[in-house]
Amino acid sequence: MAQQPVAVVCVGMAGSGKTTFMQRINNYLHINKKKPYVLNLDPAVLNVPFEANIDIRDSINYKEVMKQYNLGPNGGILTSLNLFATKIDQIIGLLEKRAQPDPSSKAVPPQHFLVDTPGQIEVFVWSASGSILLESLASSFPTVIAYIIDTPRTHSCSTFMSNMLYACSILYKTKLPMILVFNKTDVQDADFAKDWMTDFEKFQEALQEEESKGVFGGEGHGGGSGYMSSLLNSMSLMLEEFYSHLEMVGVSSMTGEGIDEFFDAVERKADEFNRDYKPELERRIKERQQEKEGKKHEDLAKVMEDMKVGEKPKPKHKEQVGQRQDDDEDEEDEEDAREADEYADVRPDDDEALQRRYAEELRRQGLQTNESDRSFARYVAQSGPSAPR
Ligand SMILES: Nc1nc2c(ncn2[C@@H]2O[C@H](COP(=O)(O)OP(=O)(O)OP(=O)(O)O)[C@@H](O)[C@H]2O)c(=O)[nH]1
Repeated sequence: MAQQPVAVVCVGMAGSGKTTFMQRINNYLHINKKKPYVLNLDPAVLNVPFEANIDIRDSINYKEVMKQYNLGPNGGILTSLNLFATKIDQIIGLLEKRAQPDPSSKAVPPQHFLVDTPGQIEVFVWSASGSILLESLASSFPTVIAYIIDTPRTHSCSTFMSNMLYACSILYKTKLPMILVFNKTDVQDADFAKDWMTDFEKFQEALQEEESKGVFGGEGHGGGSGYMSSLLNSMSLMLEEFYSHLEMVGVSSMTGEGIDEFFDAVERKADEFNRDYKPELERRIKERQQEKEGKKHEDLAKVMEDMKVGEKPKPKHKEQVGQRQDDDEDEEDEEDAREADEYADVRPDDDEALQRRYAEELRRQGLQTNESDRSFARYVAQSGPSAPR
């Protein structure tokens, strides 16, 4: 069986070097004749130094979203992601198509989907649309999170620990295999991080050293308190188990150092995804479908009960109208029937109805701008809300 492409989703704090890293791995794959398929999910980025095959900016105009909905920068990014998430079926369909060999051309299907995300991590990782995008991706392809860390800025014990806790929260939220990418190793070697992650005592030593030198907190903040260092000590003990589930690599997006190791780690994590994560993900999806199915039956039962189906057959609405005298009652009945009809249409699949509304809103506002991937834009513009997967 042909190997499925691996989706590598890059997340990282603003300034960690995420975009430079994306550019570097994209370049690396091109040089090694493994042309990737690239997705940009950052609606607010002005320039991307690589060519994105699917670019959120092609279908969503972030500035227009901010203006129309009267939002600030983060709200604008979030709403843009929400609007984009309504197209996830088409995007996954497109990726699945790209993953298949094309008999009409000699082009080899990509082995990697590279995904760039907004620098505001929380907007992506903690939003419903971020979850939808990640989960949809993971239900079709092995998906790995690459968490980019600014190594020189993580050299002190407290910033290192803050970063690890953040990584921990992303891991628990996404439930996907993760690689910690210590970037900018041309400026600061990442060996210290490897030591701290594998040897608790080394972290303690560093902590004591920082305290004795009065540079606790790093970057000349100095001071700190006994309370902080004992907290960090306990944290590092607690995180031992968490570290054992992670891959860490040191890279320099500037020089290209460590990129080979990064792709080795991606391969290992993709295997882990297929072995451990996929069954769990499938179980969760099945559970949710069953829940949804149960709710649908419950709703249907309620509607039936409201309509008193199962007692004696109710006369048809028109006949009722003919039999009744009171005009007001007639109107009320008509209204009820209309509502019941609408209800029957909408309830069976709330998501689809929501998608339809989003899609209509998008079309109404003409939020269709640049065209870096014409095929995708055309696909999105032409397809209805229930386009084939
Ligand atoms: N020395 C060095 N600098 C780097 C490296 N990677 C990125 N940088 C620099 O770090 C700064 C931020 O890099 P970006 O790639 O824009 O970071 P980002 O995380 O995408 O930032 P946002 O776009 O704000 O989310 C830039 O000045 C880069 O030149 C690296 O490996 N080494």
